[in-house]
Amino acid sequence: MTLEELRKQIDELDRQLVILLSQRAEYALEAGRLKVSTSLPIYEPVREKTIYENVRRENKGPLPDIELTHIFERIIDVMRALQRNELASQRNAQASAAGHEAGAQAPETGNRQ
Ligand SMILES: O=C(O)C(=O)C[C@]1(C(=O)O)C=C[C@@H](O)C=C1
Repeated sequence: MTLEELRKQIDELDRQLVILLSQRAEYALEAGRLKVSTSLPIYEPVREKTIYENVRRENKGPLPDIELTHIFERIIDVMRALQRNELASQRNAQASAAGHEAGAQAPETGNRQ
């Protein structure tokens, strides 16, 4: 393949990755809502460990396991931040509606619990 053809393939895969990551984020948001409504914690390290094991099992190269795991760690960090930002927004809206501004919190930026 020429460089131009290779870049077209990369662009197409990037497009698909954006679609897949957006779908993943929708499911993570839904999981976050479910966990809040059932009083479960947002951060679930055992589940995350299972995901990293799944990723390594599927890995056929050429990416080293450790690098692929780092990519997924970053993805899940972002998912958690998304879940917590939604939660914080909901709490702010509830606090405003109830007239309790003191209960308002700034959205988080991605730290673990
Ligand atoms: O599976 C969950 O419980 C989720 O909330 C989803 C998810 C993920 O993005 O895969 C996000 C945060 C948790 O720590 C574990 C996994």
